[in-house]
Amino acid sequence: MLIIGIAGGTGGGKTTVVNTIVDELKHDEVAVISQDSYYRDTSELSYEERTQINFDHPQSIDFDLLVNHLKALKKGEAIDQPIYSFKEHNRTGETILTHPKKVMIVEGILILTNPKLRKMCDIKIYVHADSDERLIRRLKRDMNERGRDLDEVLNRYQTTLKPMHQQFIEPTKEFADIIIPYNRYNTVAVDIVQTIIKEKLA
Ligand SMILES: Nc1ncnc2c1ncn2[C@@H]1O[C@H](COP(=O)(O)OP(=O)(O)O)[C@@H](O)[C@H]1O
Ligand SMILES: Nc1ccn([C@@H]2O[C@H](COP(=O)(O)O)[C@@H](O)[C@H]2O)c(=O)n1
Repeated sequence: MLIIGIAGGTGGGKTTVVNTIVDELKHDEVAVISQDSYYRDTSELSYEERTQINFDHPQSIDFDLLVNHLKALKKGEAIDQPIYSFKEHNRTGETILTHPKKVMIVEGILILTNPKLRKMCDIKIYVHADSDERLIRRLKRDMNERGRDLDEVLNRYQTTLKPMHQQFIEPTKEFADIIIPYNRYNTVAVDIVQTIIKEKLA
């Protein structure tokens, strides 16, 4: 099994890069694990309390569960990947059965902050885009797809997103084997990653 970790700031283009890689591989060769699925279960909190959580801090993620799930997949076992709702700020309570595949992609803003997870990744990738570009993309996406308004996104950006990015996410660039500049769609870089994956699979 080849484990590929893909990190980078929110709105940087991680999901877009992952989708492009997945599209090129056979369905039975690849599966994706999203860090978002491993936001801690916070059902004990009210909705109002959940809106106050700092979702850009490494402690918001249940890395123990994520690492255990990856270990199980490596042993050939299927896992129940939790499903997360950005609208509810919580896990839905449902899971998706995820089978081990030749290529497992783990993607998320904080993936490279965790030493155990870093150790498990065969290839570590950081998708970089400038912060103004990321904020514009994030605004559009959160308002169109995640049920947020302008004030919510900008407030979260100033209070947690930007400081956490500077403190925890940006520094993980140094752990990356490959840094993909993604201010524009970078097909050349993604092609190179696809070639590396195909060579490893051959
Ligand atoms: N290079 C790009 N140029 C313009 N828009 C992009 C680019 N990459 C991604 N997007 C758009 O920006 C938004 C966030 O991208 P996404 O891949 O979800 O980022 P991430 O997973 O890193 O948060 C999406 O709506 C996506 O379509
Ligand atoms: N309930 C939540 C949980 C997380 N977020 C934000 O999602 C971002 C990570 O997802 P990407 O797809 O953008 O990588 C992260 O920056 C959190 O602030 C949220 O808004 N609500």
